[in-house]
Amino acid sequence: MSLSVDIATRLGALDLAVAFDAPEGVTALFGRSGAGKTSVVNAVAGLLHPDRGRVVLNGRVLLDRAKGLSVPVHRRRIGYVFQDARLFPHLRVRANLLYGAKDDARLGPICDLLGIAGLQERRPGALSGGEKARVAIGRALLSGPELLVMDEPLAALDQDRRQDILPYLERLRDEAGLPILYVSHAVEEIARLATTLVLIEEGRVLRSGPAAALLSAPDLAPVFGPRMAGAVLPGRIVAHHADGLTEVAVSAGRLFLPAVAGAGGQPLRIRIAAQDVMIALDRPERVSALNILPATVTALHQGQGPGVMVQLSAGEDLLLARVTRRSAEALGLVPGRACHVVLKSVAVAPGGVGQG
Ligand SMILES: Nc1ncnc2c1ncn2[C@@H]1O[C@H](COP(=O)(O)OP(=O)(O)OP(=O)(O)O)[C@@H](O)[C@H]1O
Repeated sequence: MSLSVDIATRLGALDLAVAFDAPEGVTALFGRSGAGKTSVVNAVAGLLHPDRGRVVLNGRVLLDRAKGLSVPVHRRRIGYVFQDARLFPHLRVRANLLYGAKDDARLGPICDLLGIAGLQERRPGALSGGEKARVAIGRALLSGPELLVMDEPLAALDQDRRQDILPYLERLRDEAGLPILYVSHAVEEIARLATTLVLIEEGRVLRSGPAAALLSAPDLAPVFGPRMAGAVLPGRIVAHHADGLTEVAVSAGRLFLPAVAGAGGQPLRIRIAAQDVMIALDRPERVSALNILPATVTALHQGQGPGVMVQLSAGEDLLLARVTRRSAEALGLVPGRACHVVLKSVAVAPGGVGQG
């Protein structure tokens, strides 16, 4: 299951030329407003006809401009979820879901996956924004797609509703078994969801690859913003402690985090913001921070201001730390330097811990 995209087109002042591969999982197109993300997914879905290019989904050629081939939108087998849910207001949820459905038998399982089974008799006017978004996703899934395209599906929701819906998107990623192309300019969202990242800047691919590698690349921190930059660490729940902390195994040791829902063994993705990570040469004693992991400096990137982004390997994973150049010089931080990373438990926000 994979998608291969190589397209070029002129859009007003923007010269769009983008090529990337999207394997199974969530491939997030990340970039600022106007970078060309929506135009790329529209070209994949057949809503925009690029001047040049080729789009291949699971070996099926959807577009080949050189050969004059363009499969019409409704034959591409792509489910599209727009920013605004675009439900039919006069139809009940059930009828919205079954509109264009290939297989009614999947209604039950898809409603269960998205937690919308109890909403079927309502009309869209009686749904919250988050419920509308989940119904729109359900409708797209029921059309029997080979690829799901989601263009900022949470953009219309407030912060709390976004947090409510992210677990459903994680389940979709882990259980639906189809590639998802996900447009977003929210770092928190891509850190939770993306398995592959395509960074788009002014119509070009700045970098693409596995999300964990790109999120922990020190030279890419300016793209995410120095305050938003941070690595994502895979872990597994070990135990819940009576004082409200959850113990999580990561490749470099154990972390203690504010209570995380899930049974023992549950896999997690833990976002650790670079600005919350301290570096110590010696293992600190009598310090309030509960999380201290042995690490080695692997790379540094000097920013415009007084800050330095330091990439560290901890066990089999990579972390990012944002420190001042003054501290980096005082500690003699260079690639190969052994050290410890220090992380306060409470620095890890509940929304920064995802499932899967
Ligand atoms: N049909 C068109 N004709 C001319 N210019 C266009 C057309 N479609 C898009 N553009 C321009 O191309 C640029 C990229 O737009 P696009 O919507 O793809 O960006 P985006 O990265 O998705 O941004 P956003 O996050 O704001 O949705 C914008 O400057 C837009 O105005």
